Amino acid sequence: MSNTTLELPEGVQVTAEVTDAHAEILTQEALEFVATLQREFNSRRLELLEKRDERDARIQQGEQPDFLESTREIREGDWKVGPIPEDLQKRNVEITGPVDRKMVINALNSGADVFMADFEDSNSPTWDNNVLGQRNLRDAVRGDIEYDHPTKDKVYKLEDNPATLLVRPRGWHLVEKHVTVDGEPISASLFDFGLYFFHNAQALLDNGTGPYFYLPKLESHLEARLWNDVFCHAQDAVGIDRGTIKATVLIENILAAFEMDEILYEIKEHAAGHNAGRWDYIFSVIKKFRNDGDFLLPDRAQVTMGVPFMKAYAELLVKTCHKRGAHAIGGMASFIPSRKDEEVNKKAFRKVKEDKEREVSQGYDGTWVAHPDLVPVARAPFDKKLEGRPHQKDVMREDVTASAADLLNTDIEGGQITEEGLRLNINVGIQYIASWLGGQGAAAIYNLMEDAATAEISRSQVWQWIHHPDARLSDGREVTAELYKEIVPEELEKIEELWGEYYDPERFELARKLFDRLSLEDEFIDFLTLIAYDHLD
Ligand SMILES: CC(=O)SCCNC(=O)CCNC(=O)[C@H](O)C(C)(C)COP(=O)(O)OP(=O)(O)OC[C@H]1O[C@@H](n2cnc3c(N)ncnc32)[C@H](O)[C@@H]1OP(=O)(O)O
Ligand SMILES: O=CC(=O)O
Ligand SMILES: [Mg+2]
Repeated sequence: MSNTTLELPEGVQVTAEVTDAHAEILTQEALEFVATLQREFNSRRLELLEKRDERDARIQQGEQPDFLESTREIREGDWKVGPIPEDLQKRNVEITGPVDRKMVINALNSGADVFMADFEDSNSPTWDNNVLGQRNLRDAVRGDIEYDHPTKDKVYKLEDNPATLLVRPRGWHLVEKHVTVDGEPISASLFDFGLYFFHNAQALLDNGTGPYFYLPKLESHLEARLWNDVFCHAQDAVGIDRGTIKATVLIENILAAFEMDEILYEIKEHAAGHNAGRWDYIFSVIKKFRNDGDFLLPDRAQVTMGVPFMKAYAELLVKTCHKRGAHAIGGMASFIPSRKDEEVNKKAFRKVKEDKEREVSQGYDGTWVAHPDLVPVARAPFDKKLEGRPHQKDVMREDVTASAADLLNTDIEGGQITEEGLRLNINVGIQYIASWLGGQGAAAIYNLMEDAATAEISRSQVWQWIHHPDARLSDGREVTAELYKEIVPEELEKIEELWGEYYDPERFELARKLFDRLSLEDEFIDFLTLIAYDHLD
């Protein structure tokens, strides 16, 4: 370990290796800034996490979520979010991806309106990925980013008119274990947000844009309030106006769906919109109601945006945002094109087109894509409907009357748990965890984009089906731990064949062990990334 190049502020320790490249980001001033955020806000973060646990315990006792009585005035009040900057008006197509240097350049050059640079679902939070990712963003903000491909004889550079940059820090539940403040690991959210903001806020403003963020995995408006206080503190500290930061909140937890108005209200002057984070949303429904037989979901592939609870949530999000003058941004269709297989490509384009057409017709102002080749596919339906307008915030969706019962209606016509679905969850879950342990947080597996959110669905379904006595396969068999243990070696054999020379037995053995814990332990593990992080450098 070499920390020789770092000047550490009082009370701050860095426990990972620090190279000159890391040190460019981990300056004394930057570490001082994030340490101050930690000292100011970490105890509230911990209290909010405790509140999540208390709420979870009540839900396991049978409490059903509902719209809050205490915030009725906010829901019924007539208020709007603050002004939205010019470069966030048109966000019809947003590409997302991890903060890898080549991908950052490709995403900014992709022709999308926005690039969401991701420290969350698609990033494996290794020390290098996090700190060098910050360096990549710092260089990108300054238009001074290049990547010299080691084998392709190609130097990647930024082109004219890059996408507007938004950054997604990690969620409130995570820590960055390599940096401690007064002996405690620093909040990963505050670390990612703080470093990006500290290094780039002024440079972004000088370029005519701003410090823009996506906020993941919020469960309540109180968690949004904490972000708002962090924003106010950060802006005051560097002397820029409050309201300069703009944040889009991912509504990707069933509990947050009951507080969409309240969340916008809490960050009112900083709010740019909400995004329908469908994958974590499905995961949250399985997790929160894991012991309730009414919420036994069928195979993952059958939980589409058309099923009652997903449709209700997607439409309520548009209605809520537009009423408040905020943008409604759609989610990720998981089909990934292939430049090598025309059939795969055609299917991906068709599926993504259908998904984006549905979103446009529901009133969304923009959407996400996972791959540069999908940018024109997603753009076409927006161009067609919007006819030159940047958004459709005039579509008020007053016809939408999503009630608590609608948001919780998980009846899926013809839905079944199948052996194939169980096998696929196990297979994909193990492959994804192995990729993540290898430092890759998003992967195309069987031509679908898999990231932390989709993998959470796979493993939480396996847990739910094993632990719920009513879960039956379509042929009538019970889903048991014994059946799981029979299937795992068979799926691992298939995976070994698929990966061939790239199969790393040690990594896959660890992935399997983690998947076993996630599936078999009686206590439901809150996030797979929490236990897998112990094994990451
Ligand atoms: C639930 C959620 O949170 S969704 C949001 C989080 N998830 C994501 O952001 C996933 C983003 N997507 C990806 O990471 C990738 O598309 C993957 C891993 C799924 C597939 O990537 P690959 O296997 O590299 O795809 P492929 O080989 O077709 O890539 C072709 C080119 O496009 C680039 N590319 C692919 N996806 C992206 C992206 N999202 N951003 C930038 N560039 C990309 C590749 O780097 C490659 O570049 P090159 O030709 O210059 O070498
Ligand atoms: O972050 C997005 C999601 O779908 O989860
Ligand atoms: Mg998510």
